[in-house]
Amino acid sequence: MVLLLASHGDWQEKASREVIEIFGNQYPNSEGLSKLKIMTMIINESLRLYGPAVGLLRKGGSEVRLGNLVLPADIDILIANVALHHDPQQWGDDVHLFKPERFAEGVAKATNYNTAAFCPFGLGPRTCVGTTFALMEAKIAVSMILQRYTISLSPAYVHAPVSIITVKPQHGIQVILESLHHDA
Ligand code: HEM
Repeated sequence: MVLLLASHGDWQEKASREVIEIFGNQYPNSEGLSKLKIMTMIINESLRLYGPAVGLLRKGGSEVRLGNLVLPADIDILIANVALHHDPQQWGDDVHLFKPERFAEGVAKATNYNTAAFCPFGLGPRTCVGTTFALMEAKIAVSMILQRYTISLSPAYVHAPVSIITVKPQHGIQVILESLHHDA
């Protein structure tokens, strides 16, 4: 998310404006966090493009017929949510672009009411138990950064996302923080 904010100044400005409108220079509070609309759109689009989990693991118990497909009993299944999140049929030809406006009217509208199309935290009874905590933590941390700094990408940054258990930047993300408060 920091990478995408650093490389999309227009969205960073929108997010900063929203954070400062809602919290001013006060610590983020729960009432304000639920009002962060732009931030939520940016988080969803970041999770779509670079969600930490690239796949969901399931074990087939008994034989299942799925359309023309017959899944035998006792198989391991990897559901590549990274592929679903980058499917042009679902998201359009601009699928690889960072466009938080996709989520302007919520996840249901963005996915055309196809729940499986966007599942960065998994699906069903084994979905991530940390979802609310992770989203809250991201909103608080990014709000506190945007209350104090503008973020730009360092020329040293090399784009090399890798999946080692989770998706991460192979060489880190080097950014430049500039204080919004000149006396700070
Ligand atoms: C952006 C952050 C996170 C992402 C993208 C994420 C993603 C996921 C995914 C994809 C699964 C598998 C779900 C499935 O198979 O349907 C999962 C499971 C799980 N996650 Fe997260 N997670 C995040 C943060 C957290 C945090 C902060 C915690 C703990 C505080 C957490 C705890 C768990 C646990 C315990 C499971 C296993 C649930 C089960 O099998 O019943 N996760 N997570």
